Amino acid sequence: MSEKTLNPFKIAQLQLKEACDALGEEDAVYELLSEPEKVLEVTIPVKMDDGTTKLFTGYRVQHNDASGPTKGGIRFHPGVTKDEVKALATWMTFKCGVVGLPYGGAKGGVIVDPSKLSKRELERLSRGYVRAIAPIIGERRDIPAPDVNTNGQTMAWMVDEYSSLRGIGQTLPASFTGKPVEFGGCLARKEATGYGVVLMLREAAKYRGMDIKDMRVAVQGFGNVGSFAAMYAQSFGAKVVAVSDVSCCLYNKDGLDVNDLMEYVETNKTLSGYSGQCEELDREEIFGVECDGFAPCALENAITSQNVRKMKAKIISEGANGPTTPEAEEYLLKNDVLIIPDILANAGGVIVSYFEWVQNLHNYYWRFDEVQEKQEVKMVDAFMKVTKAMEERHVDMRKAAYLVAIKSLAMPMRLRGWF
Ligand SMILES: NC(=O)C1=CN([C@@H]2O[C@H](COP(=O)(O)OP(=O)(O)OC[C@H]3O[C@@H](n4cnc5c(N)ncnc54)[C@H](OP(=O)(O)O)[C@@H]3O)[C@@H](O)[C@H]2O)C=CC1
Ligand SMILES: O=C(O)CCC(=O)C(=O)O
Repeated sequence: MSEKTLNPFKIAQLQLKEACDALGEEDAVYELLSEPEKVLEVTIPVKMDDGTTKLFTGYRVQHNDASGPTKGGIRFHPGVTKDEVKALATWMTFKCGVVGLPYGGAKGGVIVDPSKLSKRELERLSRGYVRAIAPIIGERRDIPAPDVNTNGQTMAWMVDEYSSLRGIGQTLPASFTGKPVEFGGCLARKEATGYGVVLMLREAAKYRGMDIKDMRVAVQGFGNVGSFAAMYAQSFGAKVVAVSDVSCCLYNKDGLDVNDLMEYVETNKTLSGYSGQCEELDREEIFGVECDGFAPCALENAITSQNVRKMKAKIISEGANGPTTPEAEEYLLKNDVLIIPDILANAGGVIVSYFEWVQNLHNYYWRFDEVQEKQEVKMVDAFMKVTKAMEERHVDMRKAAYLVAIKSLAMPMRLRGWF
C-alpha cells in the first residue's frame, strides 16, 4: 500500500485487522468493528452576513455502541472528508475501550474554513449542524464534544439549540461535553487532553529508564491540545525546545517560555511574529529539531516517510488522532522509538468529558484537582495494562493498546448476542 493512497479510515481498518489477527479473535469481531454502525451526511444551509445563503456539508458517524452511548468530538475544517470522520469515529471506540469508559465511538465534522466566517455565521452554522444531526444524538445516545476548530463556545451554542429542540422547557447540559465551566462544563476539561499527553510521556520516560525532567520536548500544533501539552511538559520539568502551528515553528535549544507563548497566541492567533527569545523557522522544521520527546498535536498524517528520517525523539506521544502513517511508524519502530498511540496518549479529553457527563447527570461538580487526580488514575492504569500486553505478546505499543481495547469491546458484543 503506497503512503500516498492511504486514507485515515483505511489506516484505522489496517490497525484493527493487525490487532485482531494478533489476538486470534473470531472473524466476527473484526467484521463488526471494521465498519461504522451509522454514517449521517447532512447539508446545512447558513444565512451569511451579506444576506446570501451558503450550503455546508457535515457528517456524524457512530462507529459502535456495544459498550454504551457513543462519544466523540466535532471538527470544523476545510479538509474534512467522510472517510476522515469514519476513521476518527473508529479510533474513538478503541480509545474508550483502552481506558475502560462505558462509551462507544463517534465523531462529527463539517467541511468549512472557520477563519473565513464571522462569529455570527459560525453560530448559525453550529446551530444548523445540530438541527441536522439532532435525530441521532442525545445524552443517552451520542454525546458530541469539541475537536479541531471547535471549543466551549461552540458547545454552548449547540446545547442551547439542542435543548430548544428536545428539552421541552429544560436545558440538557449532558447532551454535549467540553462546555465552558460557567455553563455546565467540567474544571480541567480544557487542559485534559494536553495534560494526558504529558502524563503518558512521563510514564513512557520512566518505562524507558528516563526522567521527564531531563527531556527536551517538541510539540507540533499549538491549539487546545498542543498548547496545554507544552505547558504541562514545562511544568513537569521538561525543556520545551520547539512548538509549531500553521504559521511557523519557534525554536530555542535552551527552552521556550510556554506561558508567554500562550498569552501571545491568545491575542495574535498564531505563533508567527513572536518576539521572545527564539528562532522562527519554517513549520516543517519542527520534525528535525534535537529533542528527546515529540508530541504531534495537529492533524492526521503529520509524521510521514518524507520527514521521519529527520526525527531525533526517542519517545512520541500522539496528541493528535492518526498523526503517524504506517510507513513512518515502521521506520520509527525499527529505530527503537517508543510511540504512545493516539488512542491512549490523547484519551485524557474523552476521560474528562466522561467526568463532565457524569457531573451533569448528577448536577454535582468536582474540584479541579479531583478531576486531574481521577484522570491520572485512569490513564496510568491504562498505561500499565498496555505495557503488560506489550511484554506478554511481544508487540509494539499501538498493537498492545488495540489488544486491550478489543478485549474490552468483544465481551459486550458477545454478551449482547451480536456474534
Ligand atoms: N480537543 C480535544 O480534546 C482533543 C483533540 N484531539 C486531537 O488533537 C488534535 C488537535 O486538536 P485541537 O488541539 O483540539 O485542535 P485546535 O483547532 O485547537 O488546534 C489545532 C492546532 O494544529 C495546528 N496545525 C494545523 N495544521 C498544522 C500543521 N500542518 N503544522 C503545524 N500545526 C498545524 C493549528 O494551527 P493554526 O491555529 O495556526 O491553524 C492549531 O494550532 C486533533 O488531531 C484532534 O483530533 C484528540 C483528543 C481530544
Ligand atoms: O471529549 C470527547 O468526548 C471526545 C474527544 C475527541 O474527539 C477525541 O478524543 O478525539
